[in-house]
Amino acid sequence: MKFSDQLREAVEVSWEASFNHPFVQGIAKGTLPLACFRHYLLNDAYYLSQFARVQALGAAKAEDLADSNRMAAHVQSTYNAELSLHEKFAAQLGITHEQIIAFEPSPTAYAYTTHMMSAAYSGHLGDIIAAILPCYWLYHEIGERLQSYTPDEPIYREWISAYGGEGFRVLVDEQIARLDKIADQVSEADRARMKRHFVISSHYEFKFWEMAYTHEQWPTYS
Ligand SMILES: Cc1ncc(C[n+]2csc(CCO)c2C)c(N)n1
Repeated sequence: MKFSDQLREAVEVSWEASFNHPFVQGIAKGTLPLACFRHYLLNDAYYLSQFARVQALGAAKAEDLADSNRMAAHVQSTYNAELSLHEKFAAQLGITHEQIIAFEPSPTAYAYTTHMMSAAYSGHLGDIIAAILPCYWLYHEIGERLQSYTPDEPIYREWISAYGGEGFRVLVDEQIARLDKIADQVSEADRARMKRHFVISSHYEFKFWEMAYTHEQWPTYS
């Protein structure tokens, strides 16, 4: 069985819970309050800025120059595709660039990005891809499963079509193939650590919906 298939099997329950989360279902049906999506977007802008840096560490750590080149290209696609989508949504929701810059990430967004950064700084390219792959793969599966929904809210319709499309599928498949190639070349201990990164990122993906849905904040002690 391919390493990526083993990983996919390990997160079946967690990914199904993400799919059924009221945030995701609320996007599909158009019933998600925009205030929840706003909290998601502000945290996601922070998340993506860290995600791009993790991808860049992948480019720096790749042993093969072709992988280095592709990881650098993925940094650009995060900047061009993900962040430009965000800018458009932010404008529609009246969020300014200054608000995005000044925003302090909620505990889950901070913890998730810190997990990816830790895997990236301490590991090799295989650790990095294992930690970032759930973002690509889970979002694509969710996008595909939501394709038949046409919520009244245009922002949610655009969110669905961004992740369900064929163009995105190519990027997901490319990272899966890269992970499988590296998994064949490393030790059993490395593979176990990579699997742990993947599983933990999948838990954080679930917690990210929960964070947005509940407007998670740091404690104020008052
Ligand atoms: C919490 C969170 N997880 C995943 C994504 C989706 N995503 C982020 S970067 C990337 C790959 C490069 O385009 C993808 C698919 C998101 N936006 N927010």
